[in-house]
Amino acid sequence: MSFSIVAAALLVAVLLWTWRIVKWAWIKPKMMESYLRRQGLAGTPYTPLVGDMKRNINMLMEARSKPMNLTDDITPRLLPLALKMLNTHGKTFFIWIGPVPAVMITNPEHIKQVFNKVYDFEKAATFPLVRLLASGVASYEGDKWANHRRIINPAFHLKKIKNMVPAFYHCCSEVVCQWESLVSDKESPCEVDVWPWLVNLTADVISHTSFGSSYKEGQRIFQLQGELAELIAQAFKKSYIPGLRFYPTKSNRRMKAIDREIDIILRGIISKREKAREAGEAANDDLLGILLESNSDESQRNGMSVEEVMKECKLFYFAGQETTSVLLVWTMVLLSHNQDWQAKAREEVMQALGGNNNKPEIDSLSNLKVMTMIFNEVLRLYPPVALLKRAVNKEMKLGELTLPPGVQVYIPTALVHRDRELWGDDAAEFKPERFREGLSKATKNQVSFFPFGWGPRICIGQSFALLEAKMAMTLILQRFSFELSPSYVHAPQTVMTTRPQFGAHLILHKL
Ligand code: HEM
Repeated sequence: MSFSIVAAALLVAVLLWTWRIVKWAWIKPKMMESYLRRQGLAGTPYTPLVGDMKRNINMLMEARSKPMNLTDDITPRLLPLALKMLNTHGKTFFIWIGPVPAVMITNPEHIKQVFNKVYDFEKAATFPLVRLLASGVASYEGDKWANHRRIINPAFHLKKIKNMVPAFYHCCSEVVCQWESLVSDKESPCEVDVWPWLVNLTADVISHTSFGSSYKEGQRIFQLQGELAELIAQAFKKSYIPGLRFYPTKSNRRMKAIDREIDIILRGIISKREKAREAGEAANDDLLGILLESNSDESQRNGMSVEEVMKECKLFYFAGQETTSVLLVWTMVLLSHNQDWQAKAREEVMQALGGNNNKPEIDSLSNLKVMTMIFNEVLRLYPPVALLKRAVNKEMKLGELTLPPGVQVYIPTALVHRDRELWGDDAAEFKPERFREGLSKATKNQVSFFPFGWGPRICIGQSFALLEAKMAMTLILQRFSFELSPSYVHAPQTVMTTRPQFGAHLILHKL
């Protein structure tokens, strides 16, 4: 009697699980597919469980195996499947991320709606392991997001960032001085792969500006996060194997160990700060200090816990380091290829600073108009974040379309930034002059340029990144001219950000 009850219960449990899996992997995707197709939307046919993931990865691998010229379109190397679908089916279509349909939108009006309605179009779940690197305010929703954003905002106010300019100068001039020692004299130019230098420069800036005098511990965090990012990128290539991240593989165990070590370091830095604060010492003017100060102004209920502060610190590295180094590296590559713009940028720097060794101050950096135009054009052609994602959790209208819950919305920044209908026939060309009269003129007031996102969730560190990049480029242009080395291989690829696959080998000439 009791045996048959257990057997029956087991059978029910097995049937229930089977039903759930069939519903998740087949019935729901097929229902969403027919819902989207009934509205006239084109998309790839659904392949159970894997969707287009394997196909997309194969296309990426194939694109990466071919060399390219500097003037070629980079989007086949960044978003090959999306580009193919765009060319075949027009501006709106869908592809499959496993069993989830991703509706790709490129119409500026639709993009604006999605960016603006932050409570309706929520952040899409990323590859789960990425949470180890980036959670915090970038991943929260609703009131929790609003609360964290409000507490963190003061750390990125321009008046606070101004106090970080000396740290920017210190880290940037260290790199430039080391380059000077490599290029021994004016007659002997030197080939340098600037990419690893720029990666270290931006990591150094985040370490100094986040943790002030504890920057050495900050540098260790950066090293560990770099290793973690590599392991996650490798795991992503096998992400079509369900549940792989739960197996105790060597790489999974290493990722856990790194995560633990980062937590120990951060907890140590924060507890030191808390003790100093309790002892009545003045608050530090670095990002962590301002964050803790702003957090202490909150009531017990609204403030962040130590764990939450730790997540925000990890996020500063993830969100702010590599993004800025890729902005710098593509700026150096494009200015090597466009010597006329390099000369214009240098002329502006020399005029603003009046001499080779003068130290850039905040006001002179803020007034660099040509450099701002160049950065905008680099961010348009080489957006550090090539694709933004949102989730639809309840039925939503988007223009003529009705999106069912369960779909995701993908905004392919890299494709929109090169759309000829929005930017003209010269969309693929490097022409900083298109930004001469500012962003709204260049975009004709459309949401067609969003390297930092757009709307309420726009990048919190935008001014920080641009000021840091201006400091770095100013010091570089003051001391060097640069060109592409014959060994330079142009190969942008997306590994979290749009980075150079084989580095950036340039020839530096001392001025
Ligand atoms: C060139 C440099 C940078 C680029 C291109 C960039 C790009 C972006 C983009 C596209 C988003 C929006 C993501 C989305 O809507 O899904 C974003 C958000 C964010 N960025 Fe940046 N970023 C840069 C530098 C920084 C820096 C230096 C920091 C901090 C130190 C930072 C911190 C953040 C944070 C915390 C968010 C989340 C904001 C929120 O969800 O409310 N970023 N960034």
